Amino acid sequence: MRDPILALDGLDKSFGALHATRQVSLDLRPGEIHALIGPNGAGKSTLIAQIAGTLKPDRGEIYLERQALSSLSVAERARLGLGRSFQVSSLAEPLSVLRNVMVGVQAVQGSSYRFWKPIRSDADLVEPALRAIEQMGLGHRADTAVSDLSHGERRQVEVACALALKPKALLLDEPMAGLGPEGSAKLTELLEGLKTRVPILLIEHDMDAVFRLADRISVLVDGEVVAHGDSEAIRNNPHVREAYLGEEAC
Ligand SMILES: Nc1ncnc2c1ncn2[C@@H]1O[C@H](COP(=O)(O)OP(=O)(O)OP(=O)(O)O)[C@@H](O)[C@H]1O
Repeated sequence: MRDPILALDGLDKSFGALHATRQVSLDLRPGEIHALIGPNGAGKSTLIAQIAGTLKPDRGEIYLERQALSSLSVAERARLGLGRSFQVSSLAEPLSVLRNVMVGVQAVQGSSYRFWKPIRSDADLVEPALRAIEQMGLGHRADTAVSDLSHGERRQVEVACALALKPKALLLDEPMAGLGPEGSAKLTELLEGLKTRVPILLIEHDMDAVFRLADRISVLVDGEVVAHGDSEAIRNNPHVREAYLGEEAC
């Protein structure tokens, strides 16, 4: 088996008396989508925040290609190749899709991006941005203002912003949230095509998307991984059905 790109080793986090992450160890391997599911309040976002660097674990370590991350800032983790999709609110509405993604590339590359320069003038920014936009199925929308995009297309731009930084691993926190069936189906298809380029740790409540996309699923309940396996194993795990999927899945 190939070495993991991302590995969590015994992560633990409490907020006062609330034990939000309990000895969580899991990994993300090349070419896969590993989904993290669990009921509301299970600790999924808390875990993602520790990986991304906005929250410090009490114990445990996170490794990106064997490099320990816990002492590094969010920006340093991003520069090392930890990608994370941005929130919708971080997109600049009047600017084009291309320019939004270019600004994201510049922020991490650290070169000073000059807004008055004609668009498509800086190859270092344009090429990775355009490639990411095309990978997310928006090549025909590169010059369209974000304000003219559908909700689903904006979500695709957010993923393109993360992709343009050429991440080694991608963290996606509920990318399907708020999308209708059409937007979810489109994004599911795009993520399926993406995983061979970059492995994805996916937090998602849309179980159709999870079961279609995930090579492996870890189930988090009360901060603890209570089950782990492929879609088939998770669907049929009695503990999971009782604790999370409920009657509708039985
Ligand atoms: N900064 C914080 N301070 C105190 N408690 C927190 C903090 N962040 C999260 N919690 C608590 O930790 C627990 C896990 O929350 P978290 O948001 O990680 O769950 P989640 O699985 O992402 O839930 P959801 O699916 O609803 O987003 C919850 O009980 C939550 O109230």
